[in-house]
Amino acid sequence: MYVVVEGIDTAGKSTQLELLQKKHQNAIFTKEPGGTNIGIKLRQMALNGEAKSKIAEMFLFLADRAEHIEEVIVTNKEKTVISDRSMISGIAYASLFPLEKMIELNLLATNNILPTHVILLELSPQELKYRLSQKENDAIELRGIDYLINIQNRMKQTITKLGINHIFIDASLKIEEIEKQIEDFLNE
Ligand SMILES: Nc1ncnc2c1ncn2[C@@H]1O[C@H](COP(=O)(O)OP(=O)(O)OP(=O)(O)O)[C@@H](O)[C@H]1O
Ligand SMILES: Cc1cn([C@H]2C[C@H](O)[C@@H](COP(=O)(O)O)O2)c(=O)[nH]c1=O
Repeated sequence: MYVVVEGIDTAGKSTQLELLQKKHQNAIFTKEPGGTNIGIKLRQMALNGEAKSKIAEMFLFLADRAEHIEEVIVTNKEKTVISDRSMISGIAYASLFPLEKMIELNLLATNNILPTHVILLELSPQELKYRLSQKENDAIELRGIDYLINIQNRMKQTITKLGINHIFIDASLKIEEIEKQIEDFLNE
């Protein structure tokens, strides 16, 4: 089982992953970007805003993903792997590029491996605005509400287009209610 928890910045992924970690102690927990040794370096390069070229930035995320699939997902294919983000983020955040092109490039990076379960935590613009106001914003978060809501829409489009088994959960529900919906989905 290859489970991914998805959502735009502040959707509540880390909160739910912490709860999942307590309940699924035999699972492998991982993340993108930065789930491998090379990935840690690529994450830093991708997120520090140093790249002038958006194409270069997008390829850093793709390199991270290719290594992550090979080192973590393929190696543990008999186990339950639960990942903070995946190719869904990769396709959605690269919003300067057409969706179809990003799907093609990401399938190349993952060797056509798709998650078996996608959990998308979905934020309303109002809740996103509130959550961003409660923290110091990084370079991506500073792109603003409209940018991030567009990314969320691309995430939903991507999941539907790829026909992946998924659940969309209202991220403003109580933490315990989201936790229950996730558990029910994984036990289906
Ligand atoms: N269901 C919820 N209701 C209200 N607040 C929540 C809920 N889940 C998480 N939060 C709060 O929202 C903020 C962001 O949560 P969290 O760090 O889990 O999100 P994230 O998706 O991992 O964010 P990022 O991608 O930016 O790291 C935190 O302050 C957290 O306490
Ligand atoms: C996988 C991936 C991520 N991003 C963005 C999304 C976030 O703003 C950061 C990652 O930070 P987090 O602490 O892990 O949430 O990077 C992206 O732009 N492209 C991607 O492929």
